[in-house]
Amino acid sequence: MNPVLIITAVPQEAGLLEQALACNALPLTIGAFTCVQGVCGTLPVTICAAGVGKINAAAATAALLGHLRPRLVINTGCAGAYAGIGLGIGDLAVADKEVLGDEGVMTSAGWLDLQQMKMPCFTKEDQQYFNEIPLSVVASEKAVHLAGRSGINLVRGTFITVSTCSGTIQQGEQLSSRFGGICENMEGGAVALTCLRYGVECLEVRGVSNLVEERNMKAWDIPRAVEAAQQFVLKYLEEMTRPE
Ligand SMILES: O=C(O)c1cccc(C(=O)CC[C@H]2O[C@@H](n3cnc4c(=O)[nH]cnc43)[C@H](O)[C@@H]2O)c1
Repeated sequence: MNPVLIITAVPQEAGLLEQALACNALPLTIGAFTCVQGVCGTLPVTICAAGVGKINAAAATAALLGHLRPRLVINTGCAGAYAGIGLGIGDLAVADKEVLGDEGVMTSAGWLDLQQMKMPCFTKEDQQYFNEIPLSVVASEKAVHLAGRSGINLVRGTFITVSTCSGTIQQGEQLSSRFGGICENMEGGAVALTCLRYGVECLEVRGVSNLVEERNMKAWDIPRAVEAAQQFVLKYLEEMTRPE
């Protein structure tokens, strides 16, 4: 049976998931990436903490997809929520699409995106993709229903992937209004685009570690965010093994 592949940025975002595989987990090296492989219930699962940022995320996703042929990729970790979305620290967000928030050109007349530059980042069967990368509708809808049944505050919407994180209210407002984003992160667009290239379903669920506001790391709660996200991913995996 093809595994579910879980990709995080840092090991802290994968610790609980790895514990859940603990009694049958084995290390596995694929290319330059170290993973943990095991079974969750009856479901084969491979977990990889690939490193921070979209370069690590894309490299790991490509290497692992080529080798494992997973049935589903789950990208999880933490995220910064934009103000006024209804997301607080410890809440969850699931992506219906990812936006490559930095890919474009800054001109004296303002910022232009890849479409305005006539520069798709990927073309498949005559369909051109610019800054917006779709994720699995079926998987994100399942996540919404599961959260609803479990009394978990989860918001579905557009995620923005950045290389320069927003450390001011002004930058956060600019990005969220430009793209209609609910939260930002540093890897999701890369994982989603690589999955799209390989034709593999992709789900992205993140816990909110911080609100995007004037930079104040004291207000962050990364442990709470990554615990919430991993507990939810475990529930999701359990749900996948249930007969329809
Ligand atoms: O030092 C800072 O100001 C700073 C700003 C944003 C993120 C960090 C991190 O240490 C976490 C990076 C890590 O977590 C994801 N993440 C969490 N919150 C955000 C955010 O507000 N903007 C972008 N990414 C965020 C991200 O996916 C990374 O994996 C430090």
